[in-house]
Amino acid sequence: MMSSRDEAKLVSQIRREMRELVLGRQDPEEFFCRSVSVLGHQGAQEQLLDLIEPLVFEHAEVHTRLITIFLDYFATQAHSPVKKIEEEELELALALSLQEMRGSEWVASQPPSHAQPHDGSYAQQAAGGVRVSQREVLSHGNKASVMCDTDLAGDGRVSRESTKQRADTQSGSLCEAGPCSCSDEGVRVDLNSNISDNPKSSRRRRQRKKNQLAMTQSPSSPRPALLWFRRDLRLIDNPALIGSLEVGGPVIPVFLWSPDEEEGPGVTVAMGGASKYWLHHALLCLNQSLEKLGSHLVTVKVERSSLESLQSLAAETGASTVLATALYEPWLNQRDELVFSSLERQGIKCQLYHSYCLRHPSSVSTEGVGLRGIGSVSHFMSCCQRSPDSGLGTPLDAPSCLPVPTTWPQGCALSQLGLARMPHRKDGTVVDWAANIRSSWDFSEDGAQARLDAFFQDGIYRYEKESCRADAPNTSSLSPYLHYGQISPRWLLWQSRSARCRPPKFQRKLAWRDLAYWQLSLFPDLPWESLRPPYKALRWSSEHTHLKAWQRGRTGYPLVDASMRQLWLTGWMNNYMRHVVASFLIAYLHLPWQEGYRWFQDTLVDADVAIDAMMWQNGGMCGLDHWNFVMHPVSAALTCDPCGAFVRRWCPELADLPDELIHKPWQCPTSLLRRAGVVLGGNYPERIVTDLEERRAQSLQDVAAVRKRFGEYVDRRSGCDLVPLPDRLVKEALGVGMGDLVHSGGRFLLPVITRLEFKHQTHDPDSDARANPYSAVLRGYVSRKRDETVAFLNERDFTASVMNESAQRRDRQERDQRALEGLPRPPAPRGRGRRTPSKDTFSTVPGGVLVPHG
Ligand SMILES: Cc1cc2nc3c(=O)[nH]c(=O)nc-3n(C[C@H](O)[C@H](O)[C@H](O)COP(=O)(O)OP(=O)(O)OC[C@H]3O[C@@H](n4cnc5c(N)ncnc54)[C@H](O)[C@@H]3O)c2cc1C
Repeated sequence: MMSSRDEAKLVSQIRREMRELVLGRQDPEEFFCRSVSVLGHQGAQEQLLDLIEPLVFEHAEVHTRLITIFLDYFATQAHSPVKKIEEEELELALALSLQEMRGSEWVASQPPSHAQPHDGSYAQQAAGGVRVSQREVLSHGNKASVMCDTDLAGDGRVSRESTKQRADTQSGSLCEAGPCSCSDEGVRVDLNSNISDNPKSSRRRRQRKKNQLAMTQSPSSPRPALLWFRRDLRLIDNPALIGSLEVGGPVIPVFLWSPDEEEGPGVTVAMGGASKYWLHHALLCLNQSLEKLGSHLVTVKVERSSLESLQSLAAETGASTVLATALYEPWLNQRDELVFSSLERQGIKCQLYHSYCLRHPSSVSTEGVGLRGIGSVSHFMSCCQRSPDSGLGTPLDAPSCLPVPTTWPQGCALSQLGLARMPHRKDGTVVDWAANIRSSWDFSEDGAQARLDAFFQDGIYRYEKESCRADAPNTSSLSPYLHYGQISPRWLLWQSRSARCRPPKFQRKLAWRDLAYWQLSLFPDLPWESLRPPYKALRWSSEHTHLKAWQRGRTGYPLVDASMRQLWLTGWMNNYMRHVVASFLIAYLHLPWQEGYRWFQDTLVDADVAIDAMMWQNGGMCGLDHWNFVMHPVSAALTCDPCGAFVRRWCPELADLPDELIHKPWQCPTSLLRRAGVVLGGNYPERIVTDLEERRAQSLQDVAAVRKRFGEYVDRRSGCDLVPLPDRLVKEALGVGMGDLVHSGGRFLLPVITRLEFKHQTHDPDSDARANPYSAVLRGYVSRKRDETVAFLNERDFTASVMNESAQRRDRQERDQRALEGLPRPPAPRGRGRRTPSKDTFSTVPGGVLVPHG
């Protein structure tokens, strides 16, 4: 019997040989022969696979070659490990067949998987979590899946033991402490630890060896597929993921980080700090989910281009297919076209799936609907209804496992992508700016589902009427998950359709999301260039201190400050509050909308170029559908934070002010301020601007001035702004090829929705802006359901608006009475009190009228 010392000597001799092999001074056959002669026949059978294991990561090809030689050589030997493994597999297959027969009752008793029609395909069954028959798996010629798809527990789930073993097996050192022990380094594979001779890991190594043998690719076995994750970081309802299973070979999930490509050609700030931080954690969570399927995520920092990275990944792994979910930012679209066409030319099959939006932006056409009201969500929904259905389909379940490759590409540590960077202070300590973001969110796919469940149990019942509330979680807060594809819009739509309460407003929000991507596909400059040409020349303030105060939540207006602080600390803000702070920046501080857009992109965890740009353009008065309202920073509080709870949370220095004054501390008597511990200009800022009315009037006049100066962009008939139309819309509108006209320099301008007060001001430039009967300043939604406090506040502070309301009610009653009696309508009221004229000469937007423009 050989002493352990002698054994160690032999092993180190093999390692020396291995070095020669790696340096290319020996070929695999030679190395194998030497190994057999050094270790002996039996020794080589027992130990060689373990010894060559470190090659698997850095020298994958050599490793594969050695395994093939090993198999060829030993497969013919009686009692060989290969034979043993085959026997074990056979046993397993029999056991499964038995279990399947017994379990057929179980399968039948399960509710039918809503995910897929049963067409017998492996991938779909795996996706549906339905037990996969041994025959089907074997018929795909992929032994790996035998190991993978074993539902040992017989309850539709993969047993914990087998999952753990698989995770351990495929993740190298990463999972020495178990599959879910991922740290930030989680997605990296550590080569060195595989060389460890720790006897405790021998069981794991044996398992690994078994799997490797089972998965070794014979020349006829399918080659791996690269599953390129981008913004579809989920397992549930992920068509690309299911598509990768249908390829039939091993699947290698990869994520490529290429900030330059994300950024595109203009100032998009596509990935700000908070959003990148979210991405970091979303990737971490995705990796953990993949580990539970026995796989893991390979992260790659792109050096030159995604194309090159994919090419080298394909070369390294032998992958013959690349699959991904389509992205719709025009620059990413172009990048993908280039990547996929180049890969296809090299013989790599590429499959692109649609699941990021409900509607593919290019599938939505204005044909049959026209251009009237373009930019509004109702116009968009009409287009969607008319356009040929892109086939939403049913959501797909998550697969229960993923076939893994023999060798994994190296990739890099997630932390090396630099997505969650924290600056250091001079003393070396870390500035953990994301601590609050971390404690506010669960970044995982499960976290998204938990939010959705919570919303369906509670907030959804108040969504239709109270989604504006800042002090209550009445909305879903799913935006960051939707952005990174941790929940699919289709899944969300299906779930909301089957919920007990189904507010149409919520489903419409998903149409808003699609609308944003449609607009961005039509106007790629959306994130930086005003769509309405005259507004590019608007006079904006360059008051940097105002911008800083707005960003930091120190404007002196509690509602604005609370919202901006919530944004900074948690990376999120309710939709209504986004309107409030955007109105404040634009209408009262006169700062350019691009500043707001960029700050949002940097601080929102759901920062989304398409949505953010569309909303800021609309708020900045230059989008296709500019807001017909301006939020007043104090009045808006009546609707969204009537008792001041929201302000108290984010501006704790104001917490002791009474409800009726918390939104306007400057009106507090000094004694009250003192009692509440508030020092204006001390622990809470003075207002940075006080003359809100004048500033609004000035903003209106500035708009009138540019509309006058660039009169060619104002439709004389309707007073609407005119927007140059992109070629695609011109073609759709006229229904013919317009190539000649467009190329000869002719342009087409379309009248778009225009705020009534702008039309009035342009119509009557000398009038007092404050007397404009179409004043867009919103004094809170006073007709909404209000509690006692709001009613009380309204009476005290908004007597005028309440009086106006009563007058309107009286008018309505009188009108109804006259209608009943068959009398003509009463004359429309005149003067300042009239906020919503019954008939206005400006409100018609001539539809589909194209104005040729030389
Ligand atoms: C100035 C401004 C900037 C904005 N920037 C972004 C942004 O960068 N990213 C972003 O996701 N949303 C943005 N929005 C839209 C909206 O405020 C957020 O989507 C919403 O607040 C997210 O909260 P929620 O998930 O609870 O929404 P819910 O009300 O529960 O809506 C469900 C989903 O519908 C979509 N949605 C809701 N409102 C809109 C909308 N107006 N336009 C397009 N999609 C919508 C979102 O994906 C949202 O998650 C912005 C709004 C404004 C006014």
